[in-house]
Amino acid sequence: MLDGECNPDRPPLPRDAGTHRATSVDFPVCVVLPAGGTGERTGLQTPKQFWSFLERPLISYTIDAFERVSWIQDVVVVVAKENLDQMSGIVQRFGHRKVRVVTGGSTRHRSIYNGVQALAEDRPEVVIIHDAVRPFVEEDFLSKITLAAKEHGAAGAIRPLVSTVIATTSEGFLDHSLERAKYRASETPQGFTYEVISQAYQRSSESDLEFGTECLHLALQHCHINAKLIPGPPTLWKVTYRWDLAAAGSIIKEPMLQSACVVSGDSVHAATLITALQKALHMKLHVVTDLSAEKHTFLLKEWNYIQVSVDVCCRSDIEALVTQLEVETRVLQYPLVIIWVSSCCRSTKIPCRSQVLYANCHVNLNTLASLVVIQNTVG
Ligand SMILES: Nc1ccn([C@@H]2O[C@H](COP(=O)(O)OP(=O)(O)OP(=O)(O)O)[C@@H](O)[C@H]2O)c(=O)n1
Ligand SMILES: O=C(CO)[C@H](O)[C@H](O)COP(=O)(O)O
Repeated sequence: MLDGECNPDRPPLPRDAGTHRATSVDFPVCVVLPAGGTGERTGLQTPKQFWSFLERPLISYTIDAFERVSWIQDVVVVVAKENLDQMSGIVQRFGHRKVRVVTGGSTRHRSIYNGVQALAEDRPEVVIIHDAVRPFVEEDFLSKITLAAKEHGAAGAIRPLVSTVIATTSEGFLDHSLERAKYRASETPQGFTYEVISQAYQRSSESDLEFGTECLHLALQHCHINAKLIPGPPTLWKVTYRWDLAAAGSIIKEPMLQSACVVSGDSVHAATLITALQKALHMKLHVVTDLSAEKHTFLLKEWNYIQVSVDVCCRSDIEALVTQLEVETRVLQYPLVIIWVSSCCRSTKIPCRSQVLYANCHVNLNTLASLVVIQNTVG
């Protein structure tokens, strides 16, 4: 038997008694994102993973959550055959760098198995499995799952149950109910050593692959690995019904409504204007004189920019800002709002890829990916 291989006939060795526990991920980690479902429970034609928020599909937000994590190498996205072209288009359009797209199967388990097989050459130390329709997973929690998976062979996120689980008779009466405090809901992310997850799937029966809903169970059943369970945050919840899509949309927009970067230039008049803006806008304003000097701080984290042009009555300020934003790939991935506050500019077309939705209108920060021009505000 190879080192690290799981023996189905032998219980796992007790682990970690007095051993050093790692606190950072310094070994190869890859991800499988099952995205091959039809989203039947939403009642919509479009599978939920392709539902767009601010002109970007949900799956792209989930991919981004993993691409941001420096220690994650590859992300295998598993989609139904009929969505392969659409998914490749998304990868290209949103500049996803770590993604490989593979064909899914008729059940979630079959799709995940295909994803795991696609990693056969890489053989990463740990494979993270995460439903593509849980877009709000964060690095901190991924790192807990990954380290626990390396240490224990398997690990998974759990949440308290919101309803009591009951068993029914075939006639539709109560048979018995479970003691809620003893049970947890199993969610993703889940992590496994490559050996455990690949062997668990190889040993799975057709019935496991057809009817099973739990990868941690396959690791227990076929590799005798008792997964470490880690309580996760409520944001791990899975988009399942139509109203979950609305909730996901508002979570995506929330941080975009909280702050803005004000590019003031050197004009003394700008200060008065910014004080007025500060009172009018219920958001945190970060004021900089020149965005290029602050590139790394603001270009990577802001969605809203306010360009103040007081002394110069031409559009070069706004063109410079748009150019700075466009050189960042991030601009392609996130919708941005640019508000141009100018003392004397005329309504004008700005040559940029950002969608210009409104000109000469009031500030509307709920309307994203827009350029708002406010004229004759000062002077
Ligand atoms: N054959 C399948 C079925 C599901 N999934 C994926 O598994 C995840 C969780 O499954 P679920 O919420 O059940 O998604 P759907 O099967 O699409 O939803 P529904 O059951 O409502 O049809 C989703 O990202 C889904 O795309 C998959 O990769 N392949
Ligand atoms: O979190 C999970 C635990 O493995 C899965 O998301 C869950 O089992 C998927 O369930 P379903 O396909 O029934 O929606």
